[in-house]
Amino acid sequence: MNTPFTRFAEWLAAAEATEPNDPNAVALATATPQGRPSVRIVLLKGWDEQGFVVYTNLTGRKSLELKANPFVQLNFHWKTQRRQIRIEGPVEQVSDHEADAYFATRPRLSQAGAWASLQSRPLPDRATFETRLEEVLQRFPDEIPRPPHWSGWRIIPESIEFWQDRDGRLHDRELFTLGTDGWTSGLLYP
Ligand SMILES: Cc1cc2nc3c(=O)[nH]c(=O)nc-3n(C[C@H](O)[C@H](O)[C@H](O)COP(=O)(O)O)c2cc1C
Ligand code: PXP
Repeated sequence: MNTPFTRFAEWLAAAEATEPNDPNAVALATATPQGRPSVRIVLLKGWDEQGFVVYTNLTGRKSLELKANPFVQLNFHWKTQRRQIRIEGPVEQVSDHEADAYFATRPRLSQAGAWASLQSRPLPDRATFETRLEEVLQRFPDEIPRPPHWSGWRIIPESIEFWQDRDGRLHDRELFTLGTDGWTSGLLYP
């Protein structure tokens, strides 16, 4: 069957072998219901044919936009590979069980940060954040549970485009689209 997932696995593995940092870094574009876009880098923490999972605060800007307009585009760009992948589709929140399992793997400081950070909101000064962090560390001397405001979003792919640099800007582009009969693909002009 012609699906984009084998290619995605190959390209991510190639990037893991050559990128100096964060080969799983991906730009996540969201938009308000009025169509005003915003984009930021996040880390891909899991993927399969059901979707691509990223974790974040559920009360920050990106999550508020996703709650109002649950559609995104992801964009991986691997400079060492001269490749780009764009993934488009709706999102859903991951289950509490899945989020708990991922949160439990994070270092203690990152776990505490998830409680202490009011992501995307104004911070008067760094000391305020550090005081909040200290309070969290004292409140949870042992295990730190996942905050209710921190979880994952699963991007459910409806289209995936693979872009490979070629001489003279005569690049290769292949767009996979999910239809009622499964995935089909075609080329795009560069
Ligand atoms: C390499 C890199 C990886 C990042 N990964 C994440 C991530 O996985 N989750 C996250 O919430 N923020 C991550 N950030 C921070 C985001 O880019 C962003 O600043 C933050 O999520 C707030 O975005 P928002 O205000 O649009 O919600 C990362 C930043 C960089 C540069
Ligand atoms: N949340 C924030 C604020 C981040 O900056 C990052 C990665 O930079 C992440 C979550 C996801 O990565 P990790 O779970 O490895 O901290």
